[in-house]
Amino acid sequence: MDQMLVSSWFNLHSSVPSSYVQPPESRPSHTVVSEKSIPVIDLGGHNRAETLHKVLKASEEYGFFQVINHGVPKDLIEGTLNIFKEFHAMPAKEKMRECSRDPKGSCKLYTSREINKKDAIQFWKDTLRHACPPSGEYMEYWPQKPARYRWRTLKSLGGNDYVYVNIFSSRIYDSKGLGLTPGYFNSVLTENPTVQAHHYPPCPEPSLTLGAPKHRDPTIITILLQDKGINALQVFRDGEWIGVEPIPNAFVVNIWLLLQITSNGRLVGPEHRVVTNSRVARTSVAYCINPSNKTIIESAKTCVSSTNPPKYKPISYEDFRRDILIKGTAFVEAELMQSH
Ligand SMILES: O=C(O)CCC(=O)C(=O)O
Ligand SMILES: [Fe+2]
Repeated sequence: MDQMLVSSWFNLHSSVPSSYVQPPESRPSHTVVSEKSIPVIDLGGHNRAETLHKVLKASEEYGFFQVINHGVPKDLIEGTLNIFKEFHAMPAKEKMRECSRDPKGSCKLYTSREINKKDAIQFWKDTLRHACPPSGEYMEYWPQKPARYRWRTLKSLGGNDYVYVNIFSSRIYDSKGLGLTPGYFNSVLTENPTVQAHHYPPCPEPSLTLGAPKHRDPTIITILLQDKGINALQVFRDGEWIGVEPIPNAFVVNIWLLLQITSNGRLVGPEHRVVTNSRVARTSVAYCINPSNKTIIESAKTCVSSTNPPKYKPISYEDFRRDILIKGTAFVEAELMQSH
């Protein structure tokens, strides 16, 4: 880790270091947050066709929505958030030791962004990121502390309780709405999920800084758990910022480029960002559903036709991820959309 975690020094300052100050147009103080909200979908209803329709409509119109009554037990959700809070509360040295078992870096602890360009403006955030495929591969590289970290994380991500992929990817997007073949998402497309546990310490000057930049997620779907009672996540839609109000035990679902390509541009995820606050630390846990490295990302056959030809160039997930880290998402999106 070439930079100090924000959590190691945030309480030593009464103002933010200049490298964390955003240019005026990107500052939270520059924006009014709209009164609007993103859709909230109740997955507990009995009319499955109606629920699927709502999900698809929200995906088309917003690309961002919350789900409630999703069937994931409250204890599991609270336990998951708590274990990541405990992790980020450990001393920096211990956290780094717990994340350095894999020389290939399948488990990482970083601050600001995964790759920080020299002289780039910094973000008020530390992140623990590791692979968590259903196969259990890479688990030996996960942190072993706090106690029961692996057990707890596995319980919410693995085995029969592999709730996130089961509930969202297949049940929501499978077959019907997008006309995909049954089981489309239970394949290589969802084999390579990662978890990102973000920690945003309190910030002395929230109006000048951001916890996460305006971005889109380079995933198929991101499923996010956020801390109760802290408004921080904002979605950019029609030129205004909309706050994603934390609903206890809800999941925030957000689609992006990979699903945009799969659906041949029908579903488009919006940009979003995270603002900080001066009162309390915030934790959020993002489950990023990704394909295996060799998977070729292209529009699904059922989403293209002679009048609606593929809009994107095919690319392997491995190349896609590398390009995203080096060139940035907007550039890669533009490149894939070039006429071909
Ligand atoms: O912390 C949050 O609420 C959002 C994090 C995020 O946007 C991401 O992990 O891509
Ligand atoms: Fe995101």
